[in-house]
Amino acid sequence: MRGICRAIFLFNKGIIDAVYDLVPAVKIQIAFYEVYGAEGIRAFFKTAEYAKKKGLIVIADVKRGDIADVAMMYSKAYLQNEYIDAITVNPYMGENTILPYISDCTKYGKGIFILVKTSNKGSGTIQNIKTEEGYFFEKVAEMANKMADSLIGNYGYSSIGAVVGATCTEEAKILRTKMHRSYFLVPGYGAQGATADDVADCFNDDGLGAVINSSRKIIFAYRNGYWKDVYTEEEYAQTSREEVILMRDLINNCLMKKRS
Ligand SMILES: O=C(O)c1cc(=O)[nH]c(=O)n1[C@@H]1O[C@H](COP(=O)(O)O)[C@@H](O)[C@H]1O
Repeated sequence: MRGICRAIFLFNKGIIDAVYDLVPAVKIQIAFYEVYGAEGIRAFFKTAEYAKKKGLIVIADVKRGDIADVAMMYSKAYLQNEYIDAITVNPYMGENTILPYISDCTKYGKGIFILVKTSNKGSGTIQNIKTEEGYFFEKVAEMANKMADSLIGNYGYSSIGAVVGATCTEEAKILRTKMHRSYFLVPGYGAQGATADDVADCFNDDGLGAVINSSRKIIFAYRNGYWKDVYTEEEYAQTSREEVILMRDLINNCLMKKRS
């Protein structure tokens, strides 16, 4: 187990070294580390530490959601960790279960991203239930917005952000008009099919307000048909860098097109 986890950390380190000057943040998904037990968790926090020391914002994708007393412990484990800047939070259990995280965001200068409209195909089953006051996800956005307003920083953005799937273009448009001061964490780009055009409406008119997430498309770029002919497996990190540059340029082009 130790060998696997060391290999995972070295793989991550290679990618971080190759892209840290291009991207603002990394998001580390806890399930892929939990599966290796204690050694896996060690690799998770080592990766967080390495990324943080490289100057990146570190988002722990832990999707926590439980009663408030338990949330306090989750918050202690992640938001009180010096190498983690923000976590993903599941709002299904209601407002008071999110408050412990907000308290730590205030105390420790951290952030959370509340799942509002997720990228997965089945997300509409619950999130798009129509109520008399709009869709269910709009109610979640309203709750998240209220919390976001209590934690606005120097540049007008809140430490309380929202997860909005890149695959949910119509919902993203609605949410962007309602949640001006929240950063959107936008997964679904790349491997889940969303394109640069799809994410353009997740940004505010100032060109800010969204962090676009692409995981498999970047870290496994070396397996992608196009790059396979250009780089070897050993050059996986360089391939990830190329893919990041491509992603950045495509998104910037779309944003410029939208502005003109
Ligand atoms: O909270 C998340 O990060 C998340 C929310 C969501 O709606 N959809 C979603 O895919 N994610 C995460 O974002 C990552 C997407 O990975 P790729 O599809 O490989 O880019 C995974 O780690 C998911 O757990």
